[in-house]
Amino acid sequence: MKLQEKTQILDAEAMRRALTRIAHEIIERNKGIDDVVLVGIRRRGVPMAQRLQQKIKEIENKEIPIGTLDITLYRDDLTTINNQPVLQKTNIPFDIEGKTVILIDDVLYTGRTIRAAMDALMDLGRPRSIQLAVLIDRGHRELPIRADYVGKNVPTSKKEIIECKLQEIDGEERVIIVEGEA
Ligand SMILES: O=P(O)(O)OC[C@H]1O[C@H](OP(=O)(O)OP(=O)(O)O)[C@H](O)[C@@H]1O
Ligand SMILES: O=c1cc[nH]c(=O)[nH]1
Repeated sequence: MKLQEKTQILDAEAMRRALTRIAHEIIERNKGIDDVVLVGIRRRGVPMAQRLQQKIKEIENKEIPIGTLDITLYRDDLTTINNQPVLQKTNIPFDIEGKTVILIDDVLYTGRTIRAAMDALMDLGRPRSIQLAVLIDRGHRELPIRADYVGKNVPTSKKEIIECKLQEIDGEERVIIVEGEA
């Protein structure tokens, strides 16, 4: 399938502002950050978690722990309901019992990755609550999952694909929407 660039949704500045806002929202909603931990979903949720950790540190002068979950979604086609999220690796070197865990990912689509992430967390302990932060919510949920913190809501067609480009992984910083061509 050939992919064609369509529209830029966020540039570097807009991404930076969205993450700054989310950092403030996390602090406000949790009345501080005591007992808050971040868990980034690989790959792009991990640099996002690191950036949020840094922003929260600048505001609250405290460093909150970061863990990572590696979940690979085997999809034949972005429209299929048979996508299989498989947990590959967990790196959460702290106890999540009684903590508020904030899951972080770049794109929220069907919700299957987040469901697998929540299953993995529950296997590790009993968090007090789980919240979800995403840079882009593109709709088309197939499970009753919603994000608590959203950089930008982007209505999409199922044929479209959101690509988040992050400096740490992609060497560039922007979010684009591309359309699959037959
Ligand atoms: O809500 P869902 O339907 O589960 O889709 C969202 C997931 O899809 C993307 O990962 P993808 O599997 O495309 O791999 P990537 O992280 O390498 O981009 C994205 O990073 C999310 O983790
Ligand atoms: O459009 C999409 C859907 C899922 N994951 C992405 O990264 N983009």
